Amino acid sequence: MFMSSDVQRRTAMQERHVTQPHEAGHPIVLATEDLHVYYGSKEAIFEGDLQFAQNQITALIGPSGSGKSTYLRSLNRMNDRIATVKGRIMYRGVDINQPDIDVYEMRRRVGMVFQRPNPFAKSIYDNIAFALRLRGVTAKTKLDEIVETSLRQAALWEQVKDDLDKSALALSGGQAQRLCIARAIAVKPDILLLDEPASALDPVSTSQLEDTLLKLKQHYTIIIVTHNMQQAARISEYTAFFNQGRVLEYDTTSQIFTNPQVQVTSDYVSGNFG
Ligand SMILES: Nc1ncnc2c1ncn2[C@@H]1O[C@H](COP(=O)(O)OP(=O)(O)OP(=O)(O)O)[C@@H](O)[C@H]1O
Repeated sequence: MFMSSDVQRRTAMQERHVTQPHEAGHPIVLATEDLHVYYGSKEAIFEGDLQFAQNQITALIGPSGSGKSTYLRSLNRMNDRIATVKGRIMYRGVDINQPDIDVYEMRRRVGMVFQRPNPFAKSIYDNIAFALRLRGVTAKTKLDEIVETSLRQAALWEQVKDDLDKSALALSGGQAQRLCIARAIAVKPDILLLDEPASALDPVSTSQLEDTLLKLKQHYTIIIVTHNMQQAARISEYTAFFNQGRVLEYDTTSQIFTNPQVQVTSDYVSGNFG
C-alpha cells in the first residue's frame, strides 16, 4: 500500500511541537509556566508554556480569537481586572503573577504598545516626559536628554525635533505609533510587548516600524502579536502559533515557516485556513 508524499507528510505531522529557546542556548528573560486564563467560566488560554529569549523578537501568530492578545496582555498583568490568570509568569526568576508584586514597577520593566496609536492629548515632549515626571525625574536637562534618546531610538527624532511643543495628536499614524514606542522605552523597560502595532498603519509606516523594532532588539526583548505572516517572518527569531487557546507550535521562525511540524501550523502559514 503506497501513500502519496503529501499523505505521508501529513501522517508524520504532530499535534503539538514546542522547542523552547533555552534549548538553543539563548538566555531567557521571561517564561510562562502552566498559564491558564479565564474570562468568567470561559477558559481562553489552556496552556501557555513559553520562554522568551533575551534581545530577540518573538512573534505570536494564529487565527482570530486564538488567544494571542489574551496571552500577551497577561504577561504584564493588563488582564488583571477582566480575567483570572493562573500559573507562573517568571520574569528574571521572579513570579510576577503573585499578588504582592508592585504591578506599577513591573510594568515599567515590561512595557506595552497597543494596536492603535494612543498618544496623550499633550505635546510630543510631554507625552514622553509625563511618565518620567511621575517617577520623580524633574530636572529639565535630564528630561531633555531622555526625550531625545527615546525619540532617537524610536526613529522619530529627526522628524519631530523642531516640533516638540506641538500636539502629538497632529502626528501621522506611523509617527504616533513610534511616539508610543518612545514613550514606552523612556522609562527603560527590559521587555516590550506589542499588540498588532502596525495594524492601523500604511505599508510605508509599517516598514519603518519594522526597521525600528529590528534596531530596538539590541536593547530590549520584544514580543509582538501580528496577523501579518510576512511581518513575523521578516522581523522575528522565534514564532509561537496559537490555536483555540493553545500554543500548538513554538520554534525558530525559519522552522515555523519552512518546516512546520504541526499540520494546523502548516495550513495556517501557507494561507489555507484562518
Ligand atoms: N474581555 C473579554 N471578555 C470575554 N471574553 C474575551 C475577552 N477578550 C477576549 N475574549 C475571548 O477570548 C478568546 C481569545 O481572544 P483574544 O482577543 O485573546 O484572541 P486573539 O487571538 O488575540 O484574536 P484577534 O487576532 O482577533 O485579536 C476569544 O474567544 C475572545 O472572544
